[in-house]
Amino acid sequence: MLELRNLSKSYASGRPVLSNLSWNFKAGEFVSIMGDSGVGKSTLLNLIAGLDTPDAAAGESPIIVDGVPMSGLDDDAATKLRRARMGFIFQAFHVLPHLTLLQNVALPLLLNGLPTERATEMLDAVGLGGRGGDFPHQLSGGEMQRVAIARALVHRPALVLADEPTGNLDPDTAHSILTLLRREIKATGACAIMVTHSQAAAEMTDKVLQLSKTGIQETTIVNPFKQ
Ligand SMILES: Nc1ncnc2c1ncn2[C@@H]1O[C@H](COP(=O)(O)OP(=O)(O)OP(=O)(O)O)[C@@H](O)[C@H]1O
Repeated sequence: MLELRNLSKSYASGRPVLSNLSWNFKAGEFVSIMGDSGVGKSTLLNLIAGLDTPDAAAGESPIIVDGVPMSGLDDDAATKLRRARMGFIFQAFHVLPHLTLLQNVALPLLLNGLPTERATEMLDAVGLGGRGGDFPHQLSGGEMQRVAIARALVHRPALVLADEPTGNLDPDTAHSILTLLRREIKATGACAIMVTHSQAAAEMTDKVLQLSKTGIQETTIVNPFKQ
């Protein structure tokens, strides 16, 4: 579904952040990415999301979505593909304060020229049925994340990207948010990639990838509290 091939990123001022990363992400998988602070997890998600550009690569595109090499697309085509095929749960894509909850969730449908009925269904699915007319400032942090999840999934994207979606939530709320995210991903067959520092969050995914200076590899979580 998403292929990374020798993906590299260095910033003009400094050392390389990511070097020659390769990985295949499959449809229907819920994957977490863990790793030390500063190792490049958010950079990786930003590159996949198109918020940042990878280092120029000779030959093949370093990011391939649904078989489409992203570097072969012009800006318009790349924007259309992201809008239709991806959903984001990022700080940078906060719930918009001047729109109601229903309008927020309907936004990806409007942008893709799709009927907006599913926005109401998604609000129901995340436990906020009947609150579509409320505005974001009337919500708790956990409820806000529910809206963000509903908006990220409403247009049935093939790829969901989440950067620390439970970072500022208490453990019970975090667990219920991830249960919801998992259920919705499995219902739609999307692939979801979540960056997290939380072991408890990572335990709710199908696969845990460790990003380090030497690259990316699958890892098993050892939970000392479960022994
Ligand atoms: N726009 C930028 N310009 C220069 N350096 C940057 C930029 N963005 C990130 N970096 C550097 O790239 C490295 C990776 O940052 P990134 O935010 O991806 O790490 P991370 O693994 O997500 O860290 P954390 O777990 O602390 O959020 C860091 O050393 C950071 O300082």
